[in-house]
Amino acid sequence: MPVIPEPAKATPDLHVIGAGGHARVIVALAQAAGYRIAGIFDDQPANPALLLGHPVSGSVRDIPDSVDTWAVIAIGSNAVRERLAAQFRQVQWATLIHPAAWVAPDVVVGPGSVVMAGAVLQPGVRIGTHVIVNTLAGIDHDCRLDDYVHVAPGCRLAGNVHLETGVFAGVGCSFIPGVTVGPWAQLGAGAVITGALPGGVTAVGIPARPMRGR
Ligand SMILES: CC(=O)SCCNC(=O)CCNC(=O)[C@H](O)C(C)(C)COP(=O)(O)OP(=O)(O)OC[C@H]1O[C@@H](n2cnc3c(N)ncnc32)[C@H](O)[C@@H]1OP(=O)(O)O
Repeated sequence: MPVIPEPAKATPDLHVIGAGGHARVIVALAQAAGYRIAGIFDDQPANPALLLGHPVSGSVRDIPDSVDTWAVIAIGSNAVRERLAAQFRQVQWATLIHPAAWVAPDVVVGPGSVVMAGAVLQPGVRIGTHVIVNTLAGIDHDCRLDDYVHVAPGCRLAGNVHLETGVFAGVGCSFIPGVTVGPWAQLGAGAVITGALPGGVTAVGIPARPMRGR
């Protein structure tokens, strides 16, 4: 089994923060992983309709900040996940791994992080807190994804890639072995990352280059 924080009981009820499209994917993942949904919480739900049968139960402040509360932040924006995580001191952040993901036995996945269906995490991978490894992403041996990273569907990371805090990699990015991307950089869909990129840039293309003025 991968190294993930164990909930106090086998299937704790899960508070889901966020009510958008990403949240629907998280609800489906949580149910597949054996969680029951305690409620969906969003301060400004764009669509107050049911999420896979669950109503939006309230706003984020309605979630009890207690060691008995299990929750996940189901919002795609890395900066918003960071801001919301800082609002709680005691909540237990659930680590969700889809049963149809492959996670090697020694992989470490931090609290609040989610690994979607079809993702593959090979030996030596280290995943921080509140990270999203999205559908069909391939994270090869010894990669490090720091806190609040989002690797979008279909990204392919060769071995020893390091994505620092808050990096966003758009759909289908590819990384050659050993590259490092600095904190809060954004990588456009389909980019091929062949060398180090500094923090804060938005980079696109093959090979990926920072967009002018960004
Ligand atoms: C399950 C999920 O949905 S997870 C979410 C996954 N989301 C993604 O993968 C989104 C990835 N985002 C992108 O690729 C975006 O286009 C970004 C972040 C790179 C740039 O976004 P914006 O700042 O809005 O750029 P904008 O759309 O204005 O385009 C600016 C220019 O960059 C070009 N451009 C935009 N994205 C890319 C890209 N991925 N690769 C190459 N060129 C691009 C545009 O064609 C445009 O060129 P032009 O000035 O010659 O017309």
